[in-house]
Amino acid sequence: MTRVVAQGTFDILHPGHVHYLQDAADMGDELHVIVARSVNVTHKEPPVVPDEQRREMVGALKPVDEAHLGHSEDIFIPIERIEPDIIALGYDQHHDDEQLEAALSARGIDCDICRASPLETEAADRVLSTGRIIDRILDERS
Ligand SMILES: Cc1cc2nc3c(=O)[nH]c(=O)nc-3n(C[C@H](O)[C@H](O)[C@H](O)COP(=O)(O)O)c2cc1C
Ligand SMILES: Nc1ncnc2c1ncn2[C@@H]1O[C@H](COP(=O)(O)OP(=O)(O)OP(=O)(O)O)[C@@H](O)[C@H]1O
Repeated sequence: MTRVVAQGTFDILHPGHVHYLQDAADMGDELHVIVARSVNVTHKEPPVVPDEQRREMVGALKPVDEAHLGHSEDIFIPIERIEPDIIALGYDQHHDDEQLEAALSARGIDCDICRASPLETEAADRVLSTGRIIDRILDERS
């Protein structure tokens, strides 16, 4: 039984999220997703959709076995509870793989770190980024 963890903000869902979660699920047998708390999303605009509602929507997706809300202060607490074999980072996530590996091993957590692949499109009618969906809403509805 290989347990995989994926994580992210998942504010307004789109097919890029589904692709990432399917990719992560294909790395093992059981996929757990940690949904970032709004207070911890400091590297970009904070999410529009509330924490629990984002968790509920991610948990309803087919590749996901369980969705957890992240911890607000210590991001390693949910990892210690879930005990994954693999952490699947998104293709564009800002985390440094080596730093993360060092922080995990300092906490006594032994797991592999893998990168998922991007879902890209040439089609103009596909919007594969929450930020771009919000930009389009602002452009077209204001
Ligand atoms: C291994 C790991 C565990 C994480 N656990 C949490 C957590 O418990 N709580 C939280 O708010 N954020 C947690 N995060 C951080 C958020 O998921 C982070 O903000 C995320 O990388 C945002 O990515 P995005 O910009 O791709 O949505 C974790 C990140 C990693 C890599
Ligand atoms: N087009 C995509 N292809 C593959 N993975 C994606 C894609 N878009 C998002 N993801 C992955 O989904 C996870 C959560 O991403 P996040 O919630 O930041 O969405 P986003 O659409 O990239 O948001 P934003 O546009 O605000 O940066 C991350 O691991 C990210 O790499």
